Amino acid sequence: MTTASTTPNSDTSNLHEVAPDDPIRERIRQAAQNVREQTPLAQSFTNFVTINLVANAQLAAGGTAAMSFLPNDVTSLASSCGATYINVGTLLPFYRDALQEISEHLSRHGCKWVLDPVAAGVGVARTEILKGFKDYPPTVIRANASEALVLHDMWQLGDAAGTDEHNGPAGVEAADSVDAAITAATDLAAYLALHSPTHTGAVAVSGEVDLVTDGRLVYRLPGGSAMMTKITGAGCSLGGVTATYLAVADPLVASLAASMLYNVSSGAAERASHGPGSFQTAFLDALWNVTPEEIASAPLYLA
Ligand SMILES: Nc1ncnc2c1ncn2[C@@H]1O[C@H](COP(=O)(O)OP(=O)(O)O)[C@@H](O)[C@H]1O
Ligand SMILES: Cc1ncsc1CCOP(=O)(O)O
Ligand SMILES: [Mg+2]
Repeated sequence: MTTASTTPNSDTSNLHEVAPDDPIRERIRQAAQNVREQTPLAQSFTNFVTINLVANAQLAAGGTAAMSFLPNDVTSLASSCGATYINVGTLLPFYRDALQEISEHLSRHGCKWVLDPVAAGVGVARTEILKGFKDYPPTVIRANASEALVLHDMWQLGDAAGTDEHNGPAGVEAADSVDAAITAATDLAAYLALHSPTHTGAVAVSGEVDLVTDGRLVYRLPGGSAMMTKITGAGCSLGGVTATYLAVADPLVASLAASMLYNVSSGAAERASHGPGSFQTAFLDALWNVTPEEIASAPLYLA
């Protein structure tokens, strides 16, 4: 039993629990079942720290994986795979041109993709890459609260651009609460709904109580395990699994289903482990074993 720091019962008193028979829960269940039955491919251009966990989490969730840093690889697969995942956690000099080419291709060909803006705000190269995505934006942004706030500033989506109160950038970890990023997430999702390759969008902000929004509805997802902050790649792999779900579902349902899968699985892993090493192993096993029904019935609230 891992006791690093179990997640306290988060305050959901001012939220409205989504009923068991709410249609959104059936859409989430169906998406999880479709992933298990269809084994969709979500390709990834992602960082070399967590690339293995991203691929293994996608397979454990029921999908399949293909990782590449070569623009021609990614663009040639873009229309035939279910979705593409781009994560900027580690950068090399050629990435700026490569990601510009890839994001333009995805946009022009109506291809669904997920962005994890890891360490947003750190470094000139990462800032140029993330600013460049505003013109060719993703379908889903999966980030922690500080990354969402910094990206919101970068894309100048605020009323008074560049004035978000935040503590980022803070490397790859969050230095802000999810609550501080509600407006930023909603603005970003509304922007994606207008400008993404499919003119639909969602933003998932992870933390103690996750947030998922399509720019109109704001969902909150308590639960899971704080042990997820003690393994590297929890957020990165959530982005990859979100792309797996995006292959079979709309952005909002894909983001909800992946985050709920992670909360159910990490809770189970915490109960079955005794430290970060066994936690990561137990987490992958839980991703494999959790059922579509368990995912769809996970704690889900409307703000
Ligand atoms: N304090 C926490 N309690 C429960 N789950 C958490 C907590 N912090 C993060 N998580 C979960 O860990 C996963 C990764 O989130 P996070 O650590 O915020 O991403 P990142 O690694 O990109 O910073 C998500 O599924 C999120 O719900
Ligand atoms: C440690 C580190 N450094 C560059 S990318 C990376 C992994 C970040 O993974 P996550 O955002 O899932 O914690
Ligand atoms: Mg991250």
